[in-house]
Amino acid sequence: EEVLNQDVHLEEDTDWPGVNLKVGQVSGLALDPKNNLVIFHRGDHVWDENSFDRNFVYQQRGIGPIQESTILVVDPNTSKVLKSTGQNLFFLPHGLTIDRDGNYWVTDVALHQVFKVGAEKETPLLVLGRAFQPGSDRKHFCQPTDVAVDPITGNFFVADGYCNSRIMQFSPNGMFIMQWGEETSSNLPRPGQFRIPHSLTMISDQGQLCVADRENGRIQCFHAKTGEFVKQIKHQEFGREVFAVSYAPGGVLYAVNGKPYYGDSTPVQGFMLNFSNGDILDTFIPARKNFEMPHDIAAGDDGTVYVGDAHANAVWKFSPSKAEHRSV
Ligand SMILES: O=C(N[C@@H](O)C(=O)O)c1ccccc1
Repeated sequence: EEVLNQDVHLEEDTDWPGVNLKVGQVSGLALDPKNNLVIFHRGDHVWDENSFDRNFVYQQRGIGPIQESTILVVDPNTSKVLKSTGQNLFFLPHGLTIDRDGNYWVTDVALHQVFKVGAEKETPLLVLGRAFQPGSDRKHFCQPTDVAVDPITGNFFVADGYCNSRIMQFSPNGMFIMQWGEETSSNLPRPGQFRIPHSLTMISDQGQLCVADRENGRIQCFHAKTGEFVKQIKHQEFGREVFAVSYAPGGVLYAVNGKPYYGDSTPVQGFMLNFSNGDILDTFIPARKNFEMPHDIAAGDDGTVYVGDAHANAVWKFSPSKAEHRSV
């Protein structure tokens, strides 16, 4: 069991120019095997009240896919854009996950599809779901939000989604294996019930998968293989919504929350959580600009954490501060 560095404090790296990158709504962030930051954003498309009809069918199909690059590979220190791809493929980008082979796994809530895209190739290696067709069987998703890839088995999980309440498990080549989850039936959410499973993260050293159960304002963790509920993490400081989670080996689970209930003063902030007992180790907010809708979080092995915001259209970098400690 790793010894947790209990007095780590995260501060925005205000030398990082990436906070001024010209991007649209930032929906997904991930780190690639070379520790570059990869940003998945919506260019000139936005998700607003007019984007979908009441059957979750995307209404702006006519404007075509986003023409600019939606996937940017960014230098973690200089924030220079090293590579930009993903043109003319997506309508409303959402989740981004990078597996240990460097493949990008993305979801598009307008297409209701999940894509595996090789870092070097343009044409997707795998496409799941039926373009523009929401559904809840094994071949359809409804606004799928995120993917997580089990590094041991290569199986992958899909958080499905805004208009379904399930986690689906597939084999490496996209064959359906099993699913779990149901919609929340009362205002006392039970284990395995979801109200927008919004973000996934593998706790690979424990064989667990954790889910940001967004509108239930909690994190639920499950045995990845069986979907069996293990635990939930919930704090008053989370407020109403938990948008995203990210785990980096070392025992710390990172999360970002959402806007509080009207009139509630709970700040929008990032959290460092002790994964094993759920305690809040630290909270953090940007020094430059403000969190508006922090939408994804990506934690690196070196303690660096990135947060992408789908309303501020910004990406912040946070680093463990070298706050001098009394050495007793
Ligand atoms: O949640 C929403 N959006 C974000 O999650 C996102 O942009 O991914 C949303 C909800 C209602 C209307 C419009 C947008």
